[in-house]
Amino acid sequence: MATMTTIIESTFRKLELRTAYGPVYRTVSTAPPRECTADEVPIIDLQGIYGGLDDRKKVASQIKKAAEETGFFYVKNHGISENIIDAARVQALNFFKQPVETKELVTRAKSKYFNGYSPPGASHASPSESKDARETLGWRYTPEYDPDPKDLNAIPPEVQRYIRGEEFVWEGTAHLPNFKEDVLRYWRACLTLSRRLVQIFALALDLAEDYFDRVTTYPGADGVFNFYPGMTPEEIEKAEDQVGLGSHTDLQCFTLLWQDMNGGLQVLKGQEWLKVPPVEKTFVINIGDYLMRLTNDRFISTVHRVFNHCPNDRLSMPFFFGFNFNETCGVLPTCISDDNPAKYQPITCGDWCQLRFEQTEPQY
Ligand SMILES: O=C(O)CCC(=O)C(=O)O
Ligand SMILES: [Fe+2]
Repeated sequence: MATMTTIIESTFRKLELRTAYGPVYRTVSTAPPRECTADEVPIIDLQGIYGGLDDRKKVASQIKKAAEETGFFYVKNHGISENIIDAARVQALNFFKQPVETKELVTRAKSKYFNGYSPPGASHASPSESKDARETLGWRYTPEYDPDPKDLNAIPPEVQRYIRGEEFVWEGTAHLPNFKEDVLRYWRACLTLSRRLVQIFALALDLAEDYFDRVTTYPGADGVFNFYPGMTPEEIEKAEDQVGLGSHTDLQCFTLLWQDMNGGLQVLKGQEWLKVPPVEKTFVINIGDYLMRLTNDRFISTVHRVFNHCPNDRLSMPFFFGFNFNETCGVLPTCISDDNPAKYQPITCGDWCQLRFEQTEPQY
């Protein structure tokens, strides 16, 4: 009698990723993503960062482990109130549901520094995947709105040269009641949390807790709303490899990501895609390329992407945190040794981001 053998073959494909210094390639599985485990993407309780030094160190050691292993983790008890998040969420939806001409009032074409609105299909995160189906609104750091108040007449000229926020974003949305207030309240809360977290990251890297304070006075602090339109059953049928946002790594030190309850975020672990599903009352945090570089690759900036092949619209609200764009930073002293010399030259976070933005962002 003939025996039947089932051969389960994994197939792989080549993925092109953009980096500041040009494309890199990864071989990845084409198998459907599997669920992540609680070890791979742990939920870290941030309550301890508001406690004593021992508590802060405990959180730091959990963050260190997650940053070295997957580069992605959830945080709960993060201190950002549900009201603040929900008001921003509602305003984001108010913005995206406007007619396209109204959204174009803040078109990215008006921007010198990649602020504003870009429509579905305008960005193309990975050249080896489809264009991105998401539409997006972004705004960047402005000292005037910093929760840590600034004397606007005393901003050092070298800092001023690297300020990337632009007022047209708020002018062109002024017709939406409380839009600016609600959005900036969320952005400020994210910035305040990030400044606390960067101290915990310093502990995690065996540095003094205030080590990064000096380079986060006028930090990279990019707020973004991503809207992934839902699809009809016919569209889903034909969607194939249509990405919501193609495979990429984030640019700066770390990202706080709020995602709605739809799901769709995938993270690359080795050659395998993992689903990182929404968990109520959490943010996802992931490491960005600049911090990976500064840690001599100890902390990992992990490739991720989004699919939204479903009838529901999906919304996410990432906040990208980095160092003052004018500060030149090299590999951290605790991440080098005689056996492990610095692999990278110093660069400013601002120049680093600019190199990547020029390749990724839509050119009008
Ligand atoms: O929408 C998401 O869940 C992820 C967004 C993201 O990765 C990004 O904007 O860089
Ligand atoms: Fe991202």
